[in-house]
Amino acid sequence: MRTNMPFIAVEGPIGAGKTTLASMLGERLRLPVVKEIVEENPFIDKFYQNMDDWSFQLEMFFLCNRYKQLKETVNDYILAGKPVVSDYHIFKNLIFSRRTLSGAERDKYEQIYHILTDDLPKPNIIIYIKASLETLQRRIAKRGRPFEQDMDPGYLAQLIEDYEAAMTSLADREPSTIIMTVDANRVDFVQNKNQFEEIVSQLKENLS
Ligand SMILES: Nc1ncnc2c1ncn2[C@@H]1O[C@H](COP(=O)(O)OP(=O)(O)OP(=O)(O)O)[C@@H](O)[C@H]1O
Ligand SMILES: Nc1nc(=O)c2ncn([C@H]3C[C@H](O)[C@@H](CO)O3)c2[nH]1
Repeated sequence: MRTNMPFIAVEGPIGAGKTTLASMLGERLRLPVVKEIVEENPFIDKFYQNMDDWSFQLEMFFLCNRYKQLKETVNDYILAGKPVVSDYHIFKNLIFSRRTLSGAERDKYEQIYHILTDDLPKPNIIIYIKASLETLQRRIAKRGRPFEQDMDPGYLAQLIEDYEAAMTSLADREPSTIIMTVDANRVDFVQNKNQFEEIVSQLKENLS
């Protein structure tokens, strides 16, 4: 299903600043913000301790929750003619699961992903925050979620590459989706008001 209603998603690897930027944009542009709920996830702690044992449960949990939230977002905002900003795009399920699942489990997961999501509207503007491994590690440490503190740097580095590849492939597959890239190593939308306002102006141009 295609929609012209602005449906903005902020994306990027772990700790890039998605929730921070989505919240700032929501406040600045008076848009509702849809945020992923992380603290109530019963598998995330176990997953970081033992990825082999817990990946399937974790990925399915994320998928089911995001599917429910996407349906609500579409009904409450997109079909009701209201623009909205979300701190994720549901396609992140495929980015993570391609890294954490393999074989038959991955095939099954991807089939379920497509059955659940193919007929739903997706974000038509993506703000992609890219950042170096060092920047992500600094932000993850600053935020201090206990389960993320021993994260394998190799996993995070791989996700940075996976996000780059996924964005390139999405741009090819969906040329009508606008992708705005924010390089978090050069742009500090928290400390630097002018740099934040540049993102706002660019977004407004894309909204008009
Ligand atoms: N531009 C910035 N400068 C400094 N710190 C920042 C900046 N942006 C975000 N942060 C901090 O980095 C941490 C991670 O930010 P945030 O929670 O927004 O990331 P996220 O991408 O939503 O994370 P996740 O992938 O876990 O959902 C937070 O402590 C936040 O305050
Ligand atoms: N494996 C896996 N699959 C996902 O779809 C996914 N989405 C987010 N995360 C991790 C990143 C943060 O630690 C924390 C909060 O974003 O959860 C995920 N992990």
